[in-house]
Amino acid sequence: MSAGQFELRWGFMGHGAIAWCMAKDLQLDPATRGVTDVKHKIVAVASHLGIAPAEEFIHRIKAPEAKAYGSYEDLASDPNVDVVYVSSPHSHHYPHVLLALRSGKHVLCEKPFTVNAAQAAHLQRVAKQHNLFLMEAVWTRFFPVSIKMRELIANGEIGELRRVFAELSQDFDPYNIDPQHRIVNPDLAGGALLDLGAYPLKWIFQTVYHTLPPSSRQTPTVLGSSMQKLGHGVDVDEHVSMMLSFPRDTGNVIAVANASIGMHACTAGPAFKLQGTKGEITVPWPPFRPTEFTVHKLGEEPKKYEFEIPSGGGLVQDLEKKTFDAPNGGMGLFWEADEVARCIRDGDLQSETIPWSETVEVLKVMDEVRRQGGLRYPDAVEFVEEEGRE
Ligand SMILES: NC(=O)C1=CN([C@@H]2O[C@H](COP(=O)(O)OP(=O)(O)OC[C@H]3O[C@@H](n4cnc5c(N)ncnc54)[C@H](OP(=O)(O)O)[C@@H]3O)[C@@H](O)[C@H]2O)C=CC1
Ligand SMILES: O=C1OC[C@@H](O)[C@H](O)[C@H]1O
Repeated sequence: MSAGQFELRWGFMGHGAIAWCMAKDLQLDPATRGVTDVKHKIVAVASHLGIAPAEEFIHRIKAPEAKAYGSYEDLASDPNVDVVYVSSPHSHHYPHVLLALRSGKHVLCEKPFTVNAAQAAHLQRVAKQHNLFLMEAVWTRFFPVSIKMRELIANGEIGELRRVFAELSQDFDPYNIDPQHRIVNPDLAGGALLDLGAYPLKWIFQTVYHTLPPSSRQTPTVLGSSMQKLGHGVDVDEHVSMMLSFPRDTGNVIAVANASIGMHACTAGPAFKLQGTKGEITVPWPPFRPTEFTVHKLGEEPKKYEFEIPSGGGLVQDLEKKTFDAPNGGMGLFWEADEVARCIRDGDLQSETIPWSETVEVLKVMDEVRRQGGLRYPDAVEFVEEEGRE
């Protein structure tokens, strides 16, 4: 460990598909990505089903020094844990983050941060009251691709922004998958919008909204949307399409976003396309783990920007479990983990790269699209505590 290297001690609430990828990334030597100021250690893992699944996960990630807990409450009271990584199903982010914050832990919580905007705003107030760091795990935003693209857009590389198209669709075989699976289960806040729609929306926000100075960022309008529900009595959305309008000084930018859990849209054409008055930017699939983008200008050769994922193993899809992994290296989740470590080290409550206000803005869009589509989750899932408890 370099002199002065800050070590962040992680506890895991959730040990599923993405927790596995995060665990492997946290265990990579930060020097492999040129990082020497922060490092990570997994010190605890909990299962809400008892201690055995947590022990099994610890064994699988080869972290024998980590402590296994049979309840999230026990993990939250472990004094060795600095930050809790919440990767439970969407429905449970709100109560699990609340538990962690009220136990005095900093939190990184998977996307979508919560089920609705009111839950997110409440968690942010609690974090502020307890002086704790809190961030939605929008890992893509910390990729070199995203950082470079935001810089080019802000410097006017493609002129004034006009239109943007973004999508993420993956076939989860929703009519045959186990109805308890988080992707289709309304009790776990499943469906296309919250799970996959988070990505097109986050891409649109990071390029059209986040490239403006904070004081110039304005709430978009949902011009229209369409939701197609699963047709066998399960009330979650299989496909969702949205059209938004983002006000900018140079005129409104129209954004079109699509997501589906019932079809693949992987290789044909870009997953993201941003059009400006001087050119376009495209990103190929997979938009959640981007390694390149291309700037196209009329009359010029396209210019491709490529960025390797250091120690990154090639992306592999497990067709049965319908998950992705980079079995021989890192996924790229380590960049957001480094950001969490630096913010906590520096006493920041939020990251400028994915600030609280933006998490809420995206959820407000999702709330409106669900209102238009008539998708409300069970009351227990939409629940927000009344103010005044802290
Ligand atoms: N950033 C990314 O690229 C990705 C992010 N995600 C996000 O991560 C989160 C988890 O996804 P994923 O890892 O695929 O999910 P999994 O279903 O694989 O894992 C979910 C975990 O949540 C825990 N859990 C806690 N409470 C419950 C409950 N009531 N019902 C079911 N499980 C529960 C489970 O462990 P236990 O029951 O033992 O406590 C399990 O380990 C979601 O928010 C998803 O959107 C997912 C995939 C990729
Ligand atoms: O966050 C995600 O990104 C990758 C997808 O495969 C996964 O289903 C989703 O939850």
